[in-house]
This record gives sequence, C-alpha cells and structure tokens, in this order.
Amino acid sequence: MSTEPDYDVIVIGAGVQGSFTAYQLVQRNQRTLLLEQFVLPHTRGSSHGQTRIIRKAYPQDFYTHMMDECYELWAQLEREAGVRLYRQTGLLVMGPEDSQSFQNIKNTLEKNQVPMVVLTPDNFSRHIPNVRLADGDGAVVDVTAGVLYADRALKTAQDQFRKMGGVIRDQARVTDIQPGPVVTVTTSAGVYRAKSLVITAGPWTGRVLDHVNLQLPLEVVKINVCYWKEKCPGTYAVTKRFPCFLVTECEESKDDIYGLPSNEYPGLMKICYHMGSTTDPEQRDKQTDRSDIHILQRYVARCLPGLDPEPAVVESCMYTLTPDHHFVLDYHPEHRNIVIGAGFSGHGFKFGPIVGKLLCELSLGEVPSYDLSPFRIRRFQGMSQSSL
Ligand SMILES: Cc1cc2nc3c(=O)[nH]c(=O)nc-3n(C[C@H](O)[C@H](O)[C@H](O)COP(=O)(O)OP(=O)(O)OC[C@H]3O[C@@H](n4cnc5c(N)ncnc54)[C@H](O)[C@@H]3O)c2cc1C
Ligand SMILES: O=C(O)[C@@H]1CCCCN1
Repeated sequence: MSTEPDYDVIVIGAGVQGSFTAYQLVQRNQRTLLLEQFVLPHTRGSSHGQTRIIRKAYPQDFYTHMMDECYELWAQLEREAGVRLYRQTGLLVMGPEDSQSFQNIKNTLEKNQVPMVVLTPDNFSRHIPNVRLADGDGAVVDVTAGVLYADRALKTAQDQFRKMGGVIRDQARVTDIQPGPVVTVTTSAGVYRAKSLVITAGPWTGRVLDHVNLQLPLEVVKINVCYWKEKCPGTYAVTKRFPCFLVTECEESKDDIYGLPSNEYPGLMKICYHMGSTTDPEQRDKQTDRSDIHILQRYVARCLPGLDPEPAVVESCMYTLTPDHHFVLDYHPEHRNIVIGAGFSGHGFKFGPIVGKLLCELSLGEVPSYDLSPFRIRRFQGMSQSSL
C-alpha cells in the first residue's frame, strides 16, 4: 500500500485568506484541498458581504509596503478571471490634526509617496459636500484607495483555484488534527492526509488550534454592519464619486468610524464602528449589544446631515482581534509543516492575495517575501494566561 498522502497541502477555512492561500498553492503546482465547514457561499464568518475598503493609508509602513504588490495581485486576478473586483473611490481620512493617529497615517502616505490630497477647512466642502469637518480636524485623501467587491472576489479566487485543479470540500468541519510528517485531518465528511497544513479558520481559529495544542490571544467580536438611508438618494453615491472614509477619533468615539459610498443597496450608505462586543462564533446572533450603533447614530446626526440617523439595515460580521491588531502569519512553534494565518483584526480582506502568497511560501518552507516579524507568534510570549 502506498504511503503517499492524498494532498501536498490541506487548507482549513474557505474565507478570503484560505481561498487565496489555496489559489497560490495550486499555482505553485501543489495538490491542494480546501476544507470548509459550511455550505459555500455562507455569511457566518468574516469574509461575506458585497464590499470592503482597500487602501494604502495605514499608520505603519509595513502594511503600506505590502499593499504595493497587493494591488498588482488584485489587478492580475481581475485580468485572469475577466471580472471587476476593485473600484477606485479614494479614502478620506479625518481626525484631530494634532493627534498621533491622524498624523501617523498622513506621514505614512507622504513618506511612501502615495498619491494624496490634503484638504483644508476652507476647501473641504467644495471637494466633499454634505460632510461636516469638525473644528480642529485634518482631512487627507488616499487617492489610490477604493472598494473591493468582496463576495465576488471570494468566488473568483475559489473558481480560479478549482479551474487549476484544486479541490474544495464544503460541509466538511474539521474535528481532529494529528500532526506529524504527514498531517491527518479528520472532518465531518472524511479523513484527509497531507504533507502540510494551513489553518485559516477566522473566528474559529482558537477551536481549531486546540487540536494542535496551541493557544493564541485571539478575541472574537461581533460587528453590527449598519446601512443608513440617504434623505435624497444619491447624495453619497459611488457614482457621484463620493469616497470611502475613515474617522480616526472624534467627539463620539476613540475607535475608528468608517464608511463606504452608497453602492450595494441603492440609497443606503454603509457606516460601521471599528469595534464590537465579545462573542462566541457559534453564538454570534445572541450577542445583541447595540452601544456601537448608538455611537454611530450620534456621529451620523452630527457629521452626515444627508443621512437619516437611524440604521435602515443591520447585518452581522465578526472580527478576530489580536492584542496589537496585527495579523498572525507564522509556523506552529512545534510543527513546521503547520502554518497559521489568523487574527486579521478587522482589516485583512484587502491583503488576501498577499497573505495567500505569504502563507503559501511558509508552507513550502521558503523564505517569505516580506519581513514577518510584526506577525510572529513569539510577540505574544510573556502574556498572562488570562489574555491567552
Ligand atoms: C464588518 C466588517 C468590515 C470589514 N471591513 C474591512 C475592510 O473594509 N477592508 C479590509 O481589508 N478588511 C475588512 N474586514 C476584515 C476582513 O473581512 C477579514 O479580515 C477577513 O475576511 C478575514 O478572513 P478569514 O479568511 O481570516 O476568516 P473567515 O472569512 O471567517 O474564514 C474562515 C473560514 O474558516 C471556516 N472554518 C472555521 N472552522 C472550521 C473548521 N473546523 N472546519 C472547516 N472550516 C472551518 C469558516 O467557516 C470560515 O469560512 C472587515 C470585516 C468585517 C467583519
Ligand atoms: O480595513 C479597512 O480598511 C477598514 C477600515 C476601518 C475598519 C474596518 N476595516
């Protein structure tokens, strides 16, 4: 009997990170199996919904650097599949001019020569009508930013993966993992073996890692995804070149508030709070805290006079947060053929293609294309068990 495993690599989780990792692996001629617990497509994790922001405006240079190549990889996928995944809108960043959070983003844009426009209180409303800039706030536009069509992007990555010979098994929940030179993965639909394993299980990562005896300080929060009605339809529309926006801090909140122009639901603009309340991914709908919505209502009433300050639609999504909000991209500390991509902390979608490339490189034992020190597991060493 042959001892050759069925696959070179098994990837657990068909969200954006697992799907792009699988797609990279198959491009590198790896026999790859992508496992997903739910029927695809589904709305129970972190990658569903029609839109996400893509941007280079970050407080840290390392994200901005990765986005240079990442934009190219998105464009490459668009060409290959013949679909449109990105629409440039620009991203308006607003925040107290003298605050660290605002200045860090502005400095990163300047330092990295990202095309940008600085708006002043005098010319702001000419460029951005129907938004009130608070006294003392600065405003800068990352011109390269825009909207990614998220559901379509996920489907495209999965379709391309399949076309190149990759195998997807949905309705296959991983229930056990036996590490070793050949990893054995038991699912609700069968048992599979591979030379290496990539774990990209989103909010369920903690549970999956229990099977390989690893604890990471990950916190899952539920996000209320709010859509707000335009009093006059089209006021904040993508077709009128209204940008995405990000408020770094404001009167109502120290956490970010962000929005996308009305697009997916006609007459409704998506505006959310960049934080939520702790949840168990299996119990997401039992988390009913609405304090974030109250913050948003006050912000909308004060700064976006063209919107009805009561959400018209509220959907649900989850973030998986690390303590520093940077990702985890690393090997398992004891098993080098198990690679983990997790803790995307509510800002990972835009990085899908580059995260896929990096996790693929790690699982092939190659030197990764970027310095992964901000994303290593060892940064959590010394944290108390209570935060683990
Ligand atoms: C409201 C909201 C807004 C956001 N906005 C932005 C934005 O504007 N820009 C941006 O870049 N990012 C944004 N993000 C973040 C981004 O969407 C996430 O970082 C990203 O989707 C995380 O993907 P993932 O693949 O890690 O997780 P997921 O999409 O959750 O994928 C994990 C998959 O693993 C599967 N799985 C788990 N356990 C098992 C198991 N035992 N067996 C089999 N399968 C399993 C799950 O079912 C799931 O499909 C936002 C997120 C939310 C919630
Ligand atoms: O990743 C992003 O670009 C957005 C910014 C605001 C918070 C949610 N995620």
